[in-house]
Formats: sequence, structure tokens, C-alpha cells
Amino acid sequence: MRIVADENIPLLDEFFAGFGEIRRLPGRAIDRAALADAELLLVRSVTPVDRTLLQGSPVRFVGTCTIGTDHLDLDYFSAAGIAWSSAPGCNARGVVDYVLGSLLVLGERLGADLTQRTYGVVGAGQVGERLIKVLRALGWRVLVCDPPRQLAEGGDYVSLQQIVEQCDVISLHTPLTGDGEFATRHLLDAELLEQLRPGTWLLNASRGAVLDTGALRAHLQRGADLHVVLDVWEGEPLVDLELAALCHIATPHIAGYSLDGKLRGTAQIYQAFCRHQGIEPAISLDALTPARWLQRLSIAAGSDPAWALATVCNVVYDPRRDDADLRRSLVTDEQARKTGFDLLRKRYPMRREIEGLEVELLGIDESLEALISALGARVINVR
Ligand SMILES: NC(=O)c1ccc[n+]([C@@H]2O[C@H](COP(=O)([O-])OP(=O)(O)OC[C@H]3O[C@@H](n4cnc5c(N)ncnc54)[C@H](O)[C@@H]3O)[C@@H](O)[C@H]2O)c1
Ligand SMILES: O=C(O)[C@H](O)[C@H](O)COP(=O)(O)O
Repeated sequence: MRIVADENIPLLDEFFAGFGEIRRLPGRAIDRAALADAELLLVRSVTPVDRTLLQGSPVRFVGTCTIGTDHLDLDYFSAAGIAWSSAPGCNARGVVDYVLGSLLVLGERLGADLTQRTYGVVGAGQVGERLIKVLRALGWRVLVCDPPRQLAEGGDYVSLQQIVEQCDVISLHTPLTGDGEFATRHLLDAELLEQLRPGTWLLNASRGAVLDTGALRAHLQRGADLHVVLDVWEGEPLVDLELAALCHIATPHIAGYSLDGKLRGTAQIYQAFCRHQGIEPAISLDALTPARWLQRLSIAAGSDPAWALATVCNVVYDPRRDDADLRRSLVTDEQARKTGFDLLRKRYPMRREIEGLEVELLGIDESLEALISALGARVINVR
């Protein structure tokens, strides 16, 4: 079997060499010619996979090692009988760590008490649900907007209008969808942006176009009192220079780029392809995951909770490095800017997740124990 794969998918040989010959290409360079004799196509989010790419090719299975599927034409797959899989939830925890790290930066720069804010999470799926769980476990107030889930399950949800009116912090975690009752393209449009409360923190680590970023730039240029964190950009890999300059934190679509999340993405596609082939998966991710460079941290009972929170989060992930790297890459030449964006993602340094970190708690401190557990780290009590 011939396999064509995005060169940025880790563990390709370990999981897929047993199925056939793998040809690696930059995701944006995968074209019709490359697929002339390929039966299996493995992509990430930068390869639009549609009729134009696939028609006439022997591809029978498409795997995207990502959560998002907006780059796949699923209607065409279904009409053409092409099987596919994404990797639901694979890097969701990385996004939660990114949001926590960003909140800490904003809290420090703006002198805000994170415990006293009202958080609005828009989209309560794999990412949003995990984020809500952490924020609520910390005892923070969270409102949730997810109309599809509200319709399907009922429950304690609010409207987007209520989020805009009541929240100090709004974090977007919907998929990008262009049509249907719950379409999210420009979900936060010019009208809603105008209604945000002065001082609102607005975070987008979903897809660039979930926000009307042209309207956001214009609003900020008029002096809107907003504090913006953007990981994703309309028109990626080309970042809007003026908008980036107006953001508190600007990163190159790496919110979910934990090593754990990337490896899980490959493993999930391997499992899906095994199911498709009717074979039992024989390769285990556990055996292939490297040891963490920081496995355990010690914190003394009685430590300041805000310090402990920042220490556990920042030791795992601090978005300031990614923000600085992106800003250095933002040159005026558009081609160089796009190349810079892709290079930052291709050469992304090793980052692990808070889940998996062990925190040794020295002495008895129930509230500190609850806080560290809320973050998802494993508490080891040393009495
Ligand atoms: N920046 C990154 O690195 C990164 C990483 C992972 C995922 N993502 C993006 O985040 C998105 C969400 O990820 P997920 O794993 O939570 O997806 P998911 O499919 O598990 O959950 C999405 C949730 O959004 C809800 N939703 C849909 N339309 C909505 C609307 N109009 N208003 C409010 N809620 C709506 C859905 O009902 C669902 O509960 C992905 O589709 C992907 O595009 C980005
Ligand atoms: O949808 C996802 O899983 C994320 O956005 C993912 O991190 C995208 O990474 P990429 O495929 O662009 O490398």
C-alpha cells in the first residue's frame, strides 16, 4: 500500500510502516500528483482534502491527526465512499493548558484576581468540557454556551448574548462550521464585539474565522477596551500584523501542540485505520511516549495558593515564549511571514501536559491539595 503523509505527523514509521511505503510531504504541498498511487492519506489541518484533491486518486481512507475537521470535505467523502477519521480530543488538554497559561499572563499584566472573574466558555466539547471542569474545580464561576448540546441534552447553558453581557473572560472552543443552524463562521461578529463589556478578556484557540477578525481589528483600532489572546488566525499562515500588534498574546496555532497531544493524534488515526482494515491494533502509544523532562515538583503545605497555581501551570507551559517567537517572525514580506508561521509550528519545542505531572505536597494542606488536583496534576502526599 502507498501512503502519503504530512511530514509533521510524529511516529509515522512506528505506527504506519507496517502498512506500506510512506511518502512524506509538507502538508501544504500535498497535491493530486502526489496522490496518484496512494491509498492512504494522512494529514494535519493545513491540507484541504476535497474533490479537487482526491478525484481520480485511489485514496480510500483519509486520517487527520487533528481534532478539527474543517479542512475535510466530508460530504464529498461520503458521496465518493471514502472512509475517514479525525482524532477527537487528542490535544484537548494542551489547549486547556494554553488557556490557563494565558489567563495567568493576563492576570499578572493587568493585576486581576483570577478567582473573582466570570468565565464564559463557548463550545463545551472535548476542549471546552475539560476547561470548564478545571475552572469549576478551582471554584471559579463559569457560564457555558453550547446551543447544539443545549438542544440535544437540555441543562445549564446560557446564550451567546448572555456570555457577552455577563462574562469578564470569554474563551471560544467551537468547531468552524460555515452553514447550518449553529454555524460558527464569524460567530463573534462586529455587532457582538461592540457589545463586549469594557475590559473583557477574549481568547480564541478554536479556528481563526470563528471571530470576525477584520471587525475585531477595527474595533481595537478604535480603542476598544479589550484584552485579546489569539492562537488562530483568519487566513493562516498569513497573520494580520496590525491585529497581532493589538493582541496581548499572539501565537502560531500551537494551543494544542503538546507532545502528548500530537502523539495521541497519530495513535488515534492508527487505531481508526486498523478498525477500517478489520485488524487488531498491535502498537501501543505507551511504549512510544518519551519520559517527561520534569516528572515531579515539590510544593510545601501552607504555600500561597496563587503562587502554587502559577507554578504548576507555568512549569508546564507559559505562552510568553510562543508569543515572543511569533512576534519575531512577523515581517512585512508576506511570503516570509507565512514561511515563518509554518516553521514555528514545524520546529515546535517539546511541551508536555499538566496531566501527568506529579506534585509532591510536603505536609498537610487540604485546600492546596484540592487546587493542584483541580489543575489535573497528580498529588502525592508527603506527611
Ligand atoms: N488551537 C489549537 O491548537 C486547537 C486544538 C484543538 C482544537 N482546536 C479547535 O477547537 C475546536 C473545538 O475542539 P473540541 O475538541 O472541543 O471539539 P468538539 O467537537 O468536541 O466540541 C465542539 C463543541 O462546540 C459546540 N458548538 C458547535 N456549534 C456551536 C455554536 N454555534 N455555539 C456554541 N457551541 C457550539 C458543539 O456542540 C460541541 O460541544 C476544534 O474543532 C478545532 O477547530 C484548536
Ligand atoms: O484541530 C486540531 O487538532 C488543532 O488545531 C491542531 O493542533 C492543528 O495542528 P496542525 O494540524 O495544524 O498541525
